[in-house]
Amino acid sequence: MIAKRTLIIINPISGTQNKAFIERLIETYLPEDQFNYAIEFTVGPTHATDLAAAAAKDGFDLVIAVGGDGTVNETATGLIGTNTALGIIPIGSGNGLGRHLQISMNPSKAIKTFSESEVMKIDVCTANGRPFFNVAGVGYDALIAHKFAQMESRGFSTYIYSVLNQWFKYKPKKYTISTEEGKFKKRALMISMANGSQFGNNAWIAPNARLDDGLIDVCMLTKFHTLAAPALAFQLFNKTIDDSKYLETFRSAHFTVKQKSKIAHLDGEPFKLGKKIEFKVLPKALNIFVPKAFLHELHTEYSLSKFE
Ligand SMILES: Nc1ncnc2c1ncn2[C@@H]1O[C@H](COP(=O)(O)OP(=O)(O)OP(=O)(O)O)[C@@H](O)[C@H]1O
Repeated sequence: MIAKRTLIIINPISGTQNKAFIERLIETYLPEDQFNYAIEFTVGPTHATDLAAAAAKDGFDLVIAVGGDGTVNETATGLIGTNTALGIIPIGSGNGLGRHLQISMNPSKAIKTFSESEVMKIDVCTANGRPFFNVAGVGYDALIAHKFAQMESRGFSTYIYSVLNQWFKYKPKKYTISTEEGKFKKRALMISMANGSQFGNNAWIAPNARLDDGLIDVCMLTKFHTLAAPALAFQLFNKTIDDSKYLETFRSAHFTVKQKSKIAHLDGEPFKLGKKIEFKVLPKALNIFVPKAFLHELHTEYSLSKFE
C-alpha cells in the first residue's frame, strides 16, 4: 500500500488541549507506512485555507484539520472542488461536523481511526459566496458567535456563559425569506441553516440533516417563554427538537434571508455578511475522510429507506 501524502494543520489556539501533547499523539498513533505526513501550525485566521489549498495543488491525498469548527471550515475551504480529502481531529469547543461524522472526541482514538476511514463526498454550502460545511445562522446564535469571539478564554463553559449573558436582553427579529417557491416573513429568535445535524456538543438542531442530499435544512426557532427552555433544551440534546412547536423547518438548495442586522455565523465563526444573505448548495463538492462505521450506518439507512 502506498502511504497517503498527508498534511496536518494544527490551530494552536483552538480548544483547551495542549498542542504539543496532540503532536506526540499523532507521532505515536498515526502509522507512517500509511500516512506520509508533515505538520504545520497556523499563524492566524485564514492561514489554514492557504496551507490546504497549496497542499491540494501539490497533489496531497489528505489534509487533516486539528482544531474546532473554525479550523475545519478554513481548512475545508482550501479543498473545495479538489481531489484532496479533508480529515478531522476535533479538539475545539463544539466540534459539530466531527460529531456528526461520529469521529471520536478522544484525540488518540480519532487519530487511530484514520487507518479505518474512507472518503465520502459531502455538499458545501455558501452564504453570500462564503463556504460553510456544518451549520450557519442568523439571530441569537450569530450574536453569541460574535460575543464568544470577543472572550479571552475558550471552551464549553465560556460558551455557556456567553449564551446565558445575552438571553434576557435579546428580542426576536423579523426576517424575510425568499425561496424558489415564494416569499414569506417570519419573526424568529434565530434561523439555522444546517448542512450537518448539530451545532456541536451534541446539540442537534436538525437531527435529520444529511451532508450529501444537496439541501440545506432551514430551522426557524420562534420565541418561547423561559419556562419552556428546559424542555426545549432536552429535545435539542435528545435529537427530538423536530417535534417542538417552537421549531419550523423546510429544506432548500437556494434561498435568501433578509434581516435588519448584518451579522451571521458560519460554522460558529462570526461574519458581517450583510442584510441580504443568499444561501446556495454546491453538491458533493468536498471529499472528506470519515470513519468506516459512519459510512456503514449511512448505507444501512439508505437501503432501509428504500423499503419505506
Ligand atoms: N495562530 C492563530 N492565532 C490566532 N487565531 C487563529 C490562529 N489560527 C487560527 N486562528 C483562528 O482561531 C479561530 C478559532 O478556531 P476554532 O473554531 O478551530 O477553535 P474553537 O473556537 O476553540 O473551537 P469551536 O469552533 O469548536 O468552538 C478561527 O477563527 C481561526 O481563524
